[in-house]
Amino acid sequence: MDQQPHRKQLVLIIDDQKTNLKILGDILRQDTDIMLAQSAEQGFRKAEAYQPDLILLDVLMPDISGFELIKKLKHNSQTSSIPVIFITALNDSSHEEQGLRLGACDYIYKPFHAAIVHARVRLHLQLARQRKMLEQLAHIDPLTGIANRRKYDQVLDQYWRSALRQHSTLSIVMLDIDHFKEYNDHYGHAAGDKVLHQIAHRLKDSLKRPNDFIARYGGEEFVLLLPESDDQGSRQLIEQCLQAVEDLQLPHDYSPVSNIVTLSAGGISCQPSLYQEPLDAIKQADAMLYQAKQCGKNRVRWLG
Ligand SMILES: Nc1nc2c(ncn2[C@@H]2O[C@H](COP(=O)(O)OP(=O)(O)OP(=O)(O)O)[C@@H](O)[C@H]2O)c(=O)[nH]1
Repeated sequence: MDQQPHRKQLVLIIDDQKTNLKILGDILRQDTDIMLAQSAEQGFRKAEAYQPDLILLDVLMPDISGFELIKKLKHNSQTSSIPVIFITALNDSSHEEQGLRLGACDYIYKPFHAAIVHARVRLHLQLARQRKMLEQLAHIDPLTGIANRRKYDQVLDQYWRSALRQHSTLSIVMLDIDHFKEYNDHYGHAAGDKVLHQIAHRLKDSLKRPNDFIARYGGEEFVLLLPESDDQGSRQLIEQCLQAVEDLQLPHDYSPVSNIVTLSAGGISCQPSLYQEPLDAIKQADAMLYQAKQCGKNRVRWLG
C-alpha cells in the first residue's frame, strides 16, 4: 500500500500561454507540486512519464486542442485514470458538455478566481487520493498484505506484453506450502494464518529487483513473476527463497518431509511470443510444481 499518504500531490498544468501557467502555478504551488507544459505534445509526454495526480488542461491550444488531447490521454493505459480539469475562456454550455462527455471531471473558467481554483483542485485531488487508496485496497490480499490474485492478473498481462515488445524473458514461479493441511489440523487455523503471513513477507523480502513481483495466488499458494530473468538466475533466486523460508525455522512436527515448514516450487523462464498465451506458461509452471510435489516436496522443479 501507499506508505506516503501525506506527500504533496502533483498537478500538471498544460497551457500554451505562459501567463496562465504562471498564475495557476502561483495559486497552487503552496499545497501541491506543480509541473508545467506549454504544448499538448509536451503535456502528453509529461503525463505519461510522471503520472500526475491531476491535469489542468487548456481547451484552446495551437498544436492540438485540449479536446483532442483528452481523447489521447483517456486512450492511453498509463494516463487514462488521471483526472482532467479543463481551463477555458469559452463560457458556453455546449463546449462544457463536450468536455465532460470526453471524460473531464470539471471546468475552471478564465479569468481565474484564486479561491475557486483552489477549491476545485483540492476537491479533485482529494477524490483522486481516495480512488487510489480504494484501488490499492482492492489489490491487496487482506490476510498477508501482499498483492492478491486480481493484481497478479494485471501485472502478468503487463509483464507479458512488455516481454513480447522487448523480446525479453519472463520467469513464472508457483510456490506452495508443504503439508499445510496437517499444519492447520494440528496447530489450528489461526496459527496457519500467521505462517501464511510470515512466509509471504519472507518471500517478498527475498526478491532482489524492483520489478520482481509476488502475489498470493490462492490458499497456501504464491506466485512470482521475474521479468528479464533467465533460467539460471531465476532458479537460483527460488532456491534462495526456499532457504529463506526454511531459515524462519517454523516448527511443523506433522510434516513427513521435515520438522519445519517447507515449500515446493515449480517454474519456467519463457520468451513470450504471439503464438503463446500467458495461460500456457502458467500451466507449465503449475506442472513443474506438481512434479516437485510428486518427487518428495521441499524442492524446486524447473522446466528445461
Ligand atoms: N490457515 C489457513 N489455511 C488455509 C488458507 N487457505 C488455504 N488453507 C489451507 O491449506 C490447506 C491446503 O491443503 P492441501 O491442498 O491438501 O495441501 P497440503 O496439505 O499443503 O499438501 P501438499 O500441497 O501436497 O503438500 C488446507 O487445509 C486449507 O484449508 C488460509 O487462508 N489460512
